[in-house]
Amino acid sequence: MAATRYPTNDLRRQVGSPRSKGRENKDTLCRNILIYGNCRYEDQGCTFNHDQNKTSPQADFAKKTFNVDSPSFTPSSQQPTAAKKTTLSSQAANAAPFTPRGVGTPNLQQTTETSVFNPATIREFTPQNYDIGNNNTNGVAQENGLYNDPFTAMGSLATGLPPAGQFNLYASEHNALASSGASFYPQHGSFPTGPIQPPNYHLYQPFDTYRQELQPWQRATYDFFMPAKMREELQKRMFATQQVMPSESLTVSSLRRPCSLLTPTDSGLPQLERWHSLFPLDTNNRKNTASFGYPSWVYKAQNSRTGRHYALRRLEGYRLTNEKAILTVMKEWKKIKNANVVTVHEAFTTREFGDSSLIFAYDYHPLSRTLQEHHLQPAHGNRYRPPSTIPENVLWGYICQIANALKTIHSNKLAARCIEPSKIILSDNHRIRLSACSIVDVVQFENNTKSLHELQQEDLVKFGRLIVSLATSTPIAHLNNIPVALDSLGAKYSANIKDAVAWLIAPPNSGESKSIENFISGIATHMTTFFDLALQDNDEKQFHLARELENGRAARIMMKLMTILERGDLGAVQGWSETGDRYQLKLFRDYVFHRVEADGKPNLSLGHILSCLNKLDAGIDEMVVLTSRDNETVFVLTYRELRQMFDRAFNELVKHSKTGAPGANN
Ligand SMILES: Nc1ncnc2c1ncn2[C@@H]1O[C@H](COP(=O)(O)OP(=O)(O)OP(=O)(O)O)[C@@H](O)[C@H]1O
Repeated sequence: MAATRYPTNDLRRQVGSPRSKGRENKDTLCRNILIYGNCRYEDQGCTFNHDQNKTSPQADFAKKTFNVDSPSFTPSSQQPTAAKKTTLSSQAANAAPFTPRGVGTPNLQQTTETSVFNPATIREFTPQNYDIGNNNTNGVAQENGLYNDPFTAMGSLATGLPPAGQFNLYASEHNALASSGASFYPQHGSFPTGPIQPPNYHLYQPFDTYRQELQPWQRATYDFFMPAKMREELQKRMFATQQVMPSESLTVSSLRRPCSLLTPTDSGLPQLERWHSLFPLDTNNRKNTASFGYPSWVYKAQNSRTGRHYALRRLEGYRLTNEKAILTVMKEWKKIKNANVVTVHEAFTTREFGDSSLIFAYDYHPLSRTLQEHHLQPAHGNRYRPPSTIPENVLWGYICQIANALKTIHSNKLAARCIEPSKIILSDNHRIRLSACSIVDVVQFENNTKSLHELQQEDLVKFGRLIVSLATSTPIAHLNNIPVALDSLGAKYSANIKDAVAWLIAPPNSGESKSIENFISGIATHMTTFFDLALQDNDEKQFHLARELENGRAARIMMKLMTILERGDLGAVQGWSETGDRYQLKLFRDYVFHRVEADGKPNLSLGHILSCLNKLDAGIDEMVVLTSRDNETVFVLTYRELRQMFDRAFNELVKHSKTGAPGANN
């Protein structure tokens, strides 16, 4: 075993701040400066040199072999103790001469001019041929090829990436980097507190650093996770997706809408041929035929083949006379992929509801509401309180989104035909989608007398009327006098909105052709503003996604660790998890999760937990000191060794398991 065992007293002599060994260290550059960029013991008696300009690290360190007395070898959490003679661990005695990485090489010791940013000097990153399968990552062997961890496989890129001369973020050999990519990085002096670049990508690398230096009461747990509001939103949507009828709730899911919210009509929904778990989404029982000429109902349902959730819109009492209607219309509409149009997947007829119904399957957008429900119903259900006015920027957002939807629809030689507040759904952040496209095309397949051009012109007028309806908080059916309504817009909104809407509604001048492209050119400024906001929103989500990626990685390694620890017997080995390599893993668990302060109080630093787990995941060469609970046994070993133990133990479990490696069968 690679670990070294020695009496606890010897360990204590090595911890705490560095001690003077009775000789002058002032000329020797402190290793903490080299490695971390700063030394936390500088003001606490560290006798090494903290001024990089004072010495040549290259000359100084090249002479030395790895020495346990060097400051970086000192675990920071322990207290200094009186000087005693040091005993080297067996590993340290055999250690190769220490050559500082990335520093002290001629290239990094360059003058300030070379570190000035100059795009001309930046060489392009060109990935070379690398073979994921042929390398071990950081010495972490995949024994017997039993469990091939994708993260580990990624890590093997490190050894296969290009040699000097290319900028290589993942290179494990930083000397090569220093010579090839030095001009990327300013001298250390300009990073007084930062780490030596480039960072080891295996470690936890959030976009922002953790605020580990803060006091416990100043630390925010949410610094490590997505914002609470976003999490809550996503969770609510997941709950909504999982909602089932009370009769199914016992067998299908434990997540459901409170029974008090279910109306008497909720019960008795059929199972369709390829759809199950139907759940009604309509918020009222009104049979409204205004939109399609038939009453329509919307259900959330799960597809038996894919397991995905869809929104099924049912036209009650529709009798299909021409099969071609569905085939022809669906073929065209399935091509429409637009962020502001709900994608339609298929249409079919059924008699399962006790009548002949026509069903359209759309993408399901959990917890969306129609613009009618959101903007045109009396506030808080109070019929005497009018709905609140939509702010101008929100209204422009709607205009830009509908214009975007119509642009795609019209350029695919189709017309939306159903642009009304009750058929546009709204999800978070004022995101809207046309939710009932293709239905009118099927229903009026045989008796449509209008040309495509006419239908597209009608789309523009309906678009204009929709905006007037939203801006004046008047349902479309009550918009009897459009010029008066348009005039009233001036009181609440800028002239731009009024002009845009008037253009949509007015008939085209003779000889002029009105198109959605013309309209988009007219509102280009607002389109760019909207585009910018969308990009910003995207950036923010990317930021949170990256953080969750790291959290997912930590969760993964923790799950594997938990399958090993406290397991008891395995095969013929009694107390398996307490013996052999597993014992060190158990002590590692204590070191990560059960840390205590000097006074015995629990230390709950999430930063410590995450960084330890990621170091284990990466299997890096950093040393870690593990002490048994009775302080009788101490192991000094690297994360790389720990990772090997971890893999050995996990692979042993996999060998004994019936199901094989996790993920292999689900
Ligand atoms: N694709 C979808 N994903 C999720 N929810 C949807 C989807 N399409 C519609 N809904 C929701 O279904 C509910 C009913 O929609 P519907 O279009 O029937 O509105 P409505 O106000 O009942 O209209 P009508 O009076 O014409 O029936 C609405 O709350 C709407 O948000």
